[in-house]
Formats: sequence, C-alpha cells, structure tokens
Amino acid sequence: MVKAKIAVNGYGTIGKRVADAVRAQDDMEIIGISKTKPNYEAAVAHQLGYDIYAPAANLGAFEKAGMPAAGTIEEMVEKADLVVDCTPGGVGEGNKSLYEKAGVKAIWQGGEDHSLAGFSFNAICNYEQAVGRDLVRVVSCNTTALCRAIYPIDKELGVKKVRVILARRATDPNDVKKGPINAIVPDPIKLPSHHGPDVKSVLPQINITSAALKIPTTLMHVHTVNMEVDKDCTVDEVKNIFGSQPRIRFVGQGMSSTAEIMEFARDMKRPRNDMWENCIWPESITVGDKEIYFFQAVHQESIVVPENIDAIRAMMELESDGAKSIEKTNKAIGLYNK
Ligand SMILES: NC(=O)C1=CN([C@@H]2O[C@H](COP(=O)(O)OP(=O)(O)OC[C@H]3O[C@@H](n4cnc5c(N)ncnc54)[C@H](OP(=O)(O)O)[C@@H]3O)[C@@H](O)[C@H]2O)C=CC1
Ligand SMILES: O=C(OP(=O)(O)O)[C@H](O)COP(=O)(O)O
Repeated sequence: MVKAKIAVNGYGTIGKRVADAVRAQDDMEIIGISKTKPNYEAAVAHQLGYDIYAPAANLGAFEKAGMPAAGTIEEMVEKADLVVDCTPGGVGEGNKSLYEKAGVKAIWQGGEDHSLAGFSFNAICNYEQAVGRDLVRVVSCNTTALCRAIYPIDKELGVKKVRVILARRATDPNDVKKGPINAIVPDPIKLPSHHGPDVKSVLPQINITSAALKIPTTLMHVHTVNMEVDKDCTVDEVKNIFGSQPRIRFVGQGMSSTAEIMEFARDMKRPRNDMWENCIWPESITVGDKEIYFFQAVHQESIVVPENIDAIRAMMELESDGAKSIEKTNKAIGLYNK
C-alpha cells in the first residue's frame, strides 16, 4: 500500500503528538517535522528518528548542535502530500501561500480562523464532508469536546439550545511564561467566548452560547454543560447515548478531579499522560424538564490528536466512512474506550 506522505509544520504541544499518532497508523507516514530552533524538543525528535526541517537561516544552528537538518521547511512541504500545520495560533495563516504554491493539502488547528480553510472539522460530526478536501481546520480542544457531546444528543433527542460555562486551564504544563497563577480571569470578559460560535462552524444548526474563565491550573479544562432538548429523556438514556460514543469516557472510581484523571492516564501508561477522550462524570448527568446537565473534563494537549488523523484520512481519501476511520485511529493509538 502506498502511504500518504505527511509533514508536521510546528513541533510543539500538538505537533509532536500528531507526528507520533501518524507514525502509529499503517496508511500514512511522517516524512518530516519542522523546528525553528535546536532545543530539547528537537533533540528528542532527532532521537526518535524524525527528519527535522528548519528555516533556511537556522540550518547552521542545527548542524552546530549535532542534529543536522534534512532541509528547509519549504523543501519539507514540497515532499509532502499533506501538511499538518501546528504552528502557534495566528502563525499558521501565514503559511497558506507556501502550501498552495507547493500544491499540497493542509490542515490547520483551532488557533486559526474558520475562514482560512473554509471548513472546520470534527470526526463524529462531519467526516464525510471532509473527504477529498484540500484545506481543513481541526477545531480547538474545547470546541472538539463540545462537538463530540452535542452531536449525538442532537441526533437522538434534538438540541434546542446549549449553554456552556468553561473553566479553562491557564496554559500548558511546559509553558513558563503565561498565567494566571493566583487569579480567576473572565476570558473574554465580553460574552460569548469564542467556543459557542466555534461549535457553530461545525454544527451550524446548534443554538449555543458560552462563557469562559481562565483558572490557575495546567492539567485540563472543565465544562459545565446545559442542553435543552426536544424530547423527554432519562439519565440512563443520556448515559447510553454518551456510552456508545467512541471518544467519550466516563470517569468515576474515585476520579473526582482533573488531577486524578491525569494520574489515571499515567497509570494506564498513555503516551505523555494523554487523555484523548471527553471525560464525563456520569454522576453529574442530571435531567429534568427536557434539560440535561453534566460536567466534562478536556485534556487540551491531546484531545484534537485523533481528529487530526481522521482529517488526514478523509482528505487523502484513504477511507470514506468516518466511523471506520475513527475506529482505526483509536485502535492504532491505543484509545480503548471501556
Ligand atoms: N495547546 C493546546 O492546548 C491546544 C492548541 N491548539 C492549537 O494548536 C496550534 C498549535 O498550538 P500548540 O501546539 O499549543 O503551540 P506550541 O507553541 O506548543 O507549538 C508550536 C510550535 O511551532 C513552532 N513554531 C513557532 N513559530 C513557527 C514558525 N514560524 N514556523 C514553524 N514552526 C514554528 C514552535 O517550535 P520552535 O520555535 O521551537 O521550533 C512551537 O513549538 C494552535 O493553533 C493552537 O491554538 C489546539 C488545541 C489545544
Ligand atoms: O485550543 C485551545 O483552547 P480553546 O478551545 O479555548 O481555544 C487550547 O487550550 C489553546 O488555548 P490557549 O489559546 O489558551 O493556549
């Protein structure tokens, strides 16, 4: 089988995970990753056997650091069928002309605007519409989690409206520059936060509003979700709907916080403690007067990783059935739901 040739431009929190997840698949291969500087992350990428590409002006620095680059970022892009752009939010849009010039397909992340790709992706919601596309944006971590939870409820019970309060982790665990470390910050102070409108970029029919607070933690985000639905339902019915989803996990057995969920991921020997699933507390599911309430936790560093793999598979026309791609991705990375 000829494997799809994938490049990862931007080897940070998301990029390094996407690269490893591509490597775990049998229908695609990594032809290179990009780094701008030869730091510890580049050293690990080198040890892992990734071909590293760098800006032309920095090739000498990589040579000097004992990890010679395989070429420039432009050369990497030329060799690829598809580039997954994992550069910081707002940087990726500047790469569009590079990808277009090289005639390669491109995926951007949630830090870029919907208009850049003109199509926002979530595997469970719109895989089939991504088949054969050249440009796709995988929505951000919070939006991914919301789409995964809202879509099946809408399908089974009809969603009238959704109201979400997000407690957002301040920054990622490796980030020494950002805060807050002793404050709770309404972010943004003007409602809604971008998450509700962003869900609509995937599920335009959903009436949703969101508000977000940044809190001094790095592990995960937590959502308080309220959905008004068309049909009467019971807690058990809602549990059955969530329980049948390939990327939703119920958390219990003493896991009463994000800290314990991360410990569970460590104990399961997940790579980098990754928790790719929405983590819903089943005890929090509350139903009454055609309204559903629940809490879910979101591991921001990893939740979008399987979605990137499915987006690649759809765009490269490696699989036309979304459910099959989700199953294949999950199996290859080690995401076993129950
Ligand atoms: N972190 C998160 O929680 C999530 C992030 N996202 C989205 O994913 C995208 C990437 O975010 P994240 O992984 O956190 O970002 P990071 O800052 O962790 O990683 C981005 C990497 O890109 C590299 N980089 C910087 N500038 C350039 C450039 N001009 N060209 C090539 N590479 C560059 C940097 O590495 P170096 O300079 O060392 O080479 C850096 O490590 C964003 O759109 C973000 O919104 C989505 C979901 C969750
Ligand atoms: O995509 C994310 O969050 P989001 O879903 O709130 O946009 C990531 O957690 C990155 O968020 P950041 O912009 O606070 O680093």
